Amino acid sequence: MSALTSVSGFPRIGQNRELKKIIEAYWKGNASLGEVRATAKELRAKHWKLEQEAGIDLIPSNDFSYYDQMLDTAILLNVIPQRYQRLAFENPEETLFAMGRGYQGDKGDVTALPMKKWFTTNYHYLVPEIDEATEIKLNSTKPFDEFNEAKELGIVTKPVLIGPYTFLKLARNPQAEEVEYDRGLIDAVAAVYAEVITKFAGLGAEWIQIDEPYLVLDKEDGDLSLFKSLYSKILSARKGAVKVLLNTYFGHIADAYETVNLLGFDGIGLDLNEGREENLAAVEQYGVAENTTIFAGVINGRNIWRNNYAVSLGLVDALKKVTPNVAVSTASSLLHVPFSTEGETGLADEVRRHFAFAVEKLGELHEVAVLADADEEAKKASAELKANQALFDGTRVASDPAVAARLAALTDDDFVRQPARAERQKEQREALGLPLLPTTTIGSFPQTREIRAERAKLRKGEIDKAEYDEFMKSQIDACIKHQEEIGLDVLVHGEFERNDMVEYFGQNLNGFLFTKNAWVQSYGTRCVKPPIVWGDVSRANPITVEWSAYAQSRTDHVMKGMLTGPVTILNWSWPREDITHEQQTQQLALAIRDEVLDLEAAGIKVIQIDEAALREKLPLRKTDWHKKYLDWAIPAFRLVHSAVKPTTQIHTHMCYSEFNDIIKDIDAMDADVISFEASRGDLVVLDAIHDAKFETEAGPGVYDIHSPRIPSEQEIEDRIYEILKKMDVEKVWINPDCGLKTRGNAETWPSLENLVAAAKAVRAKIAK
Ligand SMILES: Nc1nc2c(c(=O)[nH]1)N[C@@H](CNc1ccc(C(=O)N[C@@H](CCC(=O)N[C@@H](CCC(=O)N[C@@H](CCC(=O)O)C(=O)O)C(=O)O)C(=O)O)cc1)CN2
Ligand code: MET
Ligand SMILES: [Zn+2]
Repeated sequence: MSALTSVSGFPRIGQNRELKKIIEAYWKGNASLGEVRATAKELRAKHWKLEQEAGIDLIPSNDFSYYDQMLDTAILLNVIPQRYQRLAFENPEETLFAMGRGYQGDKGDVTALPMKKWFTTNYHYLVPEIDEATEIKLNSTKPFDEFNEAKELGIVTKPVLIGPYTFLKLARNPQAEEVEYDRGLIDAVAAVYAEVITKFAGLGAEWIQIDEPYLVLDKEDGDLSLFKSLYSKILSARKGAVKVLLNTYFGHIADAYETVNLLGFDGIGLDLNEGREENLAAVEQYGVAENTTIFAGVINGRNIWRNNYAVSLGLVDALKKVTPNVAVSTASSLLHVPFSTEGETGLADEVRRHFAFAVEKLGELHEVAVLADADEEAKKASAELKANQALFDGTRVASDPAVAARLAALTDDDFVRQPARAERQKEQREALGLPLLPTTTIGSFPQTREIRAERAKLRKGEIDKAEYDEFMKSQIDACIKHQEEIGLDVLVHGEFERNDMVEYFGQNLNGFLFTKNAWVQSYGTRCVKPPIVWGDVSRANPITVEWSAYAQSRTDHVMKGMLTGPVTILNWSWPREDITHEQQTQQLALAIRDEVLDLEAAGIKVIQIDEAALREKLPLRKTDWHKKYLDWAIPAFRLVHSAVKPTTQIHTHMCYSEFNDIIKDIDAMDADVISFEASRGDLVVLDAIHDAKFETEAGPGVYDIHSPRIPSEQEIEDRIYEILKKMDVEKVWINPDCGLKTRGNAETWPSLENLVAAAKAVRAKIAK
């Protein structure tokens, strides 16, 4: 006997990123759509079988996606804006990719749907657009096809859908401030889900999982009644034996639990990792309806450390005091962890045994479920439990006393830069001699196939470090020359030597470990390979100084140094679980502080410290914002730069500008300049900058780098005037909205030429 086991979702990119490779080949015209479909089918079969072999009871289907599961949901509901429908593609995949990445070709020219961060992860979803023309109806057979595909393999899966509440809350109406959740819309959406459930009942599904992660956010007026109206309709359509699991993750649903419980779902999935105490308390307070099973999300889907069985079993036991109906589940989809530790031969065995990636987590899930139903005697005899206990009983790493001593010696003054910003800004303007509306870029220039191939050659030992460095220097030379030619003011070296802005820094810091193949999907086919924080962190050696000094030696312009900030390094790594995020971030802050001071000493006058991921990990609930995050994250950033001279200009960059609510905290980072994404509808952030009397100089991105489209000079000029309506011209910088590494040279240089021309045109008009 063992408790019922359920997996919320499985990675789909493939053990060796097969899906990425075939789709990118298809985009380049090097593979057919048939080949894409065949690879996708093989991957699905492989993943289902792995889950079956691991003894998982409820194996997900429809967790597969070519690009993004929100996009799939939009297509399922026929939420396809007119501009894509008009392209009238022959194949549904072509419409899907046009929505995901835009389309420029013989059928037309359309921008992509906007992309946003999926809650607090580094995964991005596409934002569905609902407008007056939207006609909600069941529009795709994808979930049914995949269910049948698995059934043919002898596996009755549990179809997974993003729920209607989360879908509606995350959708946008481009013509209005907000989507209006009127009766018609609610009824239409609920009707599609009801139809889907009925169809699945007919196909022989036993469980359907509906994901509602938006339930873990603070509630606004009307949220719970919206949820109730949707689900009372959907659940009344439940027929025959089919059961509905309402699944939540990334936090707790204490403020919705009573409502959810009263609705009579067959299963309720709770995250007992991120929402542990509150979720448990809610279950204890309100009980569990008689026919409802609680799916205890105990296997962490957000980190790669082994599960602590004793802790998980304790959580299951606590639930069993309230209800006998407890299933064991992953705390979220496993999409956010890499595939398998198999093949990570670069990690010593005694290191590797501390990690569980997706495949290993299946095994853990099964073992926890078996133990959850075992009596005390059987538990005592369990070799698995003993081995697991031993893993957590031992001391994993010795702490570094030097790091501890440095941290202990810090005083309040170390977190405050002198003199005050307004004074510094004046001095910097004189020292740097920049024009009004200075132009710059965010740091990286296109990572061409040639550059990556060179790095691959170094990895494989086909070239040596000296040859590699020469190659990178020639790339830097060419990039500087080009920037000078088109007339940018503050130059960058291009970041060619970096595989990734976080992995690269990890590779040069003590305390980090690296994998060969632990890729995780970030958006579309783009993946990241986060480094692992294994021990105490310190700087092994100067990291960027030689590159930046070299670049500065090649030009009379100001060369901007480029660093990744401590909060972002931690957020895009696999953090330790034995010390707090705050402690790890402080260690990182000291390491990057050393680098800042070395850059300054090497003659670098402008230093950018990217905090691209600072906003991403802002807790989902407002009450947690300061005490659980900002109160240490913002000071950690200040610690990095507080010791530089007044004339050294500190920049920072954030990819997303959804920081209206924390605008004061952003200002409190005390950077001199910030650049951020402000394409499309986020002019609202400019209002916040205006209203908050934001002190930091700012470069709201004047064009979107996520698209290959080349913005015209006029377009950028218009954009600058929009910005000038809200900001003091003395404080405005002109830049794209993020780094250019994912773009090609073909679109990058004309776009930047237009950017410089637009800035010059506006300067000339202002001077008159
Ligand atoms: N960590 C992180 N998170 C982020 C971002 C970011 O830049 N970094 N940006 C935002 C958007 N997200 C992004 C995520 C990934 C990529 C990206 O470009 N990923 C690349 C991989 C980058 C990389 O690590 N490249 C390595 C290795 C690449 C690789 O696969 N090499 C091949 C061989 C390549 C060849 O021979 O041509 C191999 O090893 O098989 C390198 O350059 O060295 C990809 O998926 O294609 C961009 C943005 C938000 N989150
Ligand atoms: C994802 S933020 C990117 C910042 C980095 N400096 C770059 O330009 O690529
Ligand atoms: Zn960015």
